[in-house]
Amino acid sequence: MLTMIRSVWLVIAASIRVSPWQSAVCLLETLSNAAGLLQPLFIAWLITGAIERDPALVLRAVCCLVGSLTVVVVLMIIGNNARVSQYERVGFWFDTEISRLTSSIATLDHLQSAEYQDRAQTLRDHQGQLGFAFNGVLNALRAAVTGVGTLVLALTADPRMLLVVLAGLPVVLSTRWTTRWQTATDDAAAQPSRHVKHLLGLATEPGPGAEVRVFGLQNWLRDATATATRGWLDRRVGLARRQGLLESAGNVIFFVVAVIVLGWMLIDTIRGQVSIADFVLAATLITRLQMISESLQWSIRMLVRVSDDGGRFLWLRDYTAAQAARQRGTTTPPDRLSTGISTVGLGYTYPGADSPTLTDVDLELPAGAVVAVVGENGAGKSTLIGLLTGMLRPTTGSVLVDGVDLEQFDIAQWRSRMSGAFQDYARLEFSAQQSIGVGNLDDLDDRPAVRDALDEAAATDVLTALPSGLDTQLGTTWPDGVELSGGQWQRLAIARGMMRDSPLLLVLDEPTAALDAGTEHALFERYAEAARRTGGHGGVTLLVTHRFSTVAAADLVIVLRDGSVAEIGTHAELYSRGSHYAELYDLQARGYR
Ligand SMILES: Nc1ncnc2c1ncn2[C@@H]1O[C@H](COP(=O)(O)OP(=O)(O)OP(=O)(O)O)[C@@H](O)[C@H]1O
Repeated sequence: MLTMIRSVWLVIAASIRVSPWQSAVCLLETLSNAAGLLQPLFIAWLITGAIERDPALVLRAVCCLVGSLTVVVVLMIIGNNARVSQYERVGFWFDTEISRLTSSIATLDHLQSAEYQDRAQTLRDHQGQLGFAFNGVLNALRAAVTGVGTLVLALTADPRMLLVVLAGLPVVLSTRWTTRWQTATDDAAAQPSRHVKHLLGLATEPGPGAEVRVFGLQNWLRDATATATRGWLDRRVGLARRQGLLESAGNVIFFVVAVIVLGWMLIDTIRGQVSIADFVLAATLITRLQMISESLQWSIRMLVRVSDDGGRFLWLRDYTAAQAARQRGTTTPPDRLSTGISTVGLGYTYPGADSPTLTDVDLELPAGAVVAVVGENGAGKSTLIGLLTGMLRPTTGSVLVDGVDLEQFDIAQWRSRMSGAFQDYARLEFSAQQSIGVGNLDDLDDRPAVRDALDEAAATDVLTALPSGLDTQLGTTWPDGVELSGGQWQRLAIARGMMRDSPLLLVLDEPTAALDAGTEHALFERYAEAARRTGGHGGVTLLVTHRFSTVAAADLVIVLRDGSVAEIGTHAELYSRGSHYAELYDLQARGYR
């Protein structure tokens, strides 16, 4: 109940924030219904006036009917138009808020959690309904006003009408259960629906297209999608059937009681114990009660929906606030590093995982050093990078920057003092200038800065191939957008990482994975240059790579194995030990010979 009240208030507050005036105009449509509430009474007056040949009563009835009809129509026209545009605006407000909240979480741990993903998926699936929720709240208000008004009118017409009202209650009250079943079905559908989206993506997106065709997976994917869809569709169909049965049973009860009461009143009218006007009023009100019962059912369904969807939004808001509260650091990172970055007993367990991915990692990354991190697939390299950049929060131990715990730094300021190119780089479909310039928003439109960054990333030739140079629109989602190869996109991402001048931490996480040998060679030379520049103010350059030719040039090599530091030292030291590192190095050197 509390969630429902919070959700309804959330929707109303959002509407008022979007436009107080329009929100007020929307209320007019609700008021129009109140204006129409007394129409059955005016009809009863009209009939009484006609029977009793009372022109004054007939005139009053006609004036009231015409007046109320005019008010209803005018308010409805104004209110309806306002409602349509208002719910679109409120919906847009929620869309932007959800994007803002989701991206405002400073770390990425939550994205590794299946529970978060399921909740976020349900919220995204129902995102559009939050705008419609404002409409739902107004409809519920209208149903409540009309319901109470009609109830009072019905009881004043004849006390037996109470029986009809009571007969309508079961179907109205059952709506609360059926909507709860609906919510449970929606929640249960979150994970299968994510799975179905993944399967549909495999079948329709260009990335996996070649594998799907080479391995002839089309039919297999279609069957898998059908099976996954059926899993939750069956639940939905079953739910609709149960809902239909309950509603039909409730409607039959209402109909039977209404017929009995009307028949009873008709007999009394024939006997002269009930006036014709009261009989007509009761008959009109029974039809209206039937309508109100339906709109109350709809409103309860809507309010539960508002409560569920609003509840999910409030959950995201609370979750974001809780995450923000955990980021209590206020310390400003130093302008330059004097000792470097270190880790003490660092460990990390992914949400929902049984065992830790990293354990007891103790490292000293000296200021100004170029540090290479190597290790086999799954050794924990990206996880370590996540912890050092503050994207993941350590489960145990800590990361220290010049001896100060990373947690104590203002996370936004720390982020502004680092840069890098990441394994999962973004394909930013902007102009080439912006796609690179966002690496340092202050220089977004600075052409020389972007050209320098391209040069440092050895990516100037990517620019030469673009028809309008830096002004070229990238990406096929645009009519004249130019599509790049995987390697070209990655080189733009590296250029983006070179936009900041003096990062304290420069991360290059497998930046050469999609690059050819010539580009790789050119790039390594630039890296050394960038590292010297970063090193000038004590910045640490962290390079994750599988290519040992780069590793040899690093000041320090960290070998990770099964989530722990297996070896650490310079290339020469590690190689002379003839251990795991030397084995891997020789293996790769032989491959290149
Ligand atoms: N979201 C996650 N949930 C649970 N386990 C995860 C998650 N992400 C990664 N892991 C596990 O953590 C381990 C280390 O992964 P990580 O990506 O850090 O390795 P890596 O050394 O960077 O590998 P690669 O060289 O293949 O990129 C892997 O065994 C992986 O299964």
